[in-house]
Amino acid sequence: MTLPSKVRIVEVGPRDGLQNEKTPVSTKVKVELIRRLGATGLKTIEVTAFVSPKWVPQMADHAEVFAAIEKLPDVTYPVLTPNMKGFEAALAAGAKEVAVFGAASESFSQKNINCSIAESLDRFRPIVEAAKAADVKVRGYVSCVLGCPYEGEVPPLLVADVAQALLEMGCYEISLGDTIGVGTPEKTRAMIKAVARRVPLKKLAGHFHDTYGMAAANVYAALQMGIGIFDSSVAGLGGCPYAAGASGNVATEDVVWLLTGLGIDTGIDLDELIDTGVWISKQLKRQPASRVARAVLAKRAMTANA
Ligand SMILES: CC(C)(COP(=O)([O-])OP(=O)([O-])OC[C@H]1O[C@@H](n2cnc3c(N)ncnc32)[C@H](O)[C@@H]1OP(=O)([O-])[O-])[C@@H](O)C(=O)NCCC(=O)NCCSC(=O)C[C@@](C)(O)CC(=O)[O-]
Repeated sequence: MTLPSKVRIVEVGPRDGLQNEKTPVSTKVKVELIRRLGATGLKTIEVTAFVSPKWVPQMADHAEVFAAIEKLPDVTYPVLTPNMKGFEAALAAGAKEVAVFGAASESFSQKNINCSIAESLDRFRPIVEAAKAADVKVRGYVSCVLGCPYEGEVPPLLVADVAQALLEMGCYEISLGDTIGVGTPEKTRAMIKAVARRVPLKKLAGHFHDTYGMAAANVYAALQMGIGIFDSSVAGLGGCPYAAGASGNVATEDVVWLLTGLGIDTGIDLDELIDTGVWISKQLKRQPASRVARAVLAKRAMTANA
């Protein structure tokens, strides 16, 4: 078993983490969250989604957020774009990287972006072409890679079909989303094995939600398969508005702890990250979902009281 020597973390807290919050989060808080995340050493921070405000009200301030964030020179700030309208708005805002998002389940595709899988791919192609012309990188997401909230089991071959289509149209990286967090390590391995026959492993990212507490185990299984890019969310924020019951992403703190334990340097300051998770959780009036954050906070409190 050879684990990748380098791992890139894609922080999705400001987008995936916040998109499902019922109470509006102010633009100011979003911008401050992104600034704090940048200070932890994270190099990729997905900051917002240029989606319809009727569909996802929490992301309605996408242009304001993108304009207001401090852009560190060595950090990439991708945004989601479901269609040309979103892409054009992202381009006008100055985005250098966008992400298109499809699914391996027809029902989820309909609920999430109001079209079939085939229609979504047809929608994404002109975005990728326009992005190429504008020197903008495009990432591709596939949702429901380990299960669908409406259809249940999703065959790995379907995941491979969509991932391959995204790669062939020009996405530089494909993120495999366990949208509802139902995956287990063996299922994760089987799915990655099927996809890796069509898409090079180095172009694949793992995106695991922690609904059933398996996200860190699935990250480890994916690492063992040779995947070296993982999406995660500070404090384990998140959930998809079109996947009832789906909880947050694997917490970035937990991924950093796992990788550090494996001797893989992430360049991320865990203490700063934990403080950022505590800060945003306070804004949302809750505790960080990260087990690592809770343990470190308890230890800090013990040391302070000793
Ligand atoms: C794709 C659409 C727009 C289709 O939605 P639609 O209703 O079919 O779109 P439409 O073209 O018919 O337009 C309807 C209205 O929306 C407007 N509109 C149209 N497009 C845009 C846009 N880009 N930005 C702003 N406004 C837009 C458009 O102008 C129009 O406004 P009206 O004339 O009624 O006033 C809609 O379904 C949508 O926005 N869906 C986004 C859903 C979403 O953001 N889901 C969460 C992200 S995916 C996810 O979380 C999974 C992931 C990536 O994390 C991985 C994983 O975990 O699996």
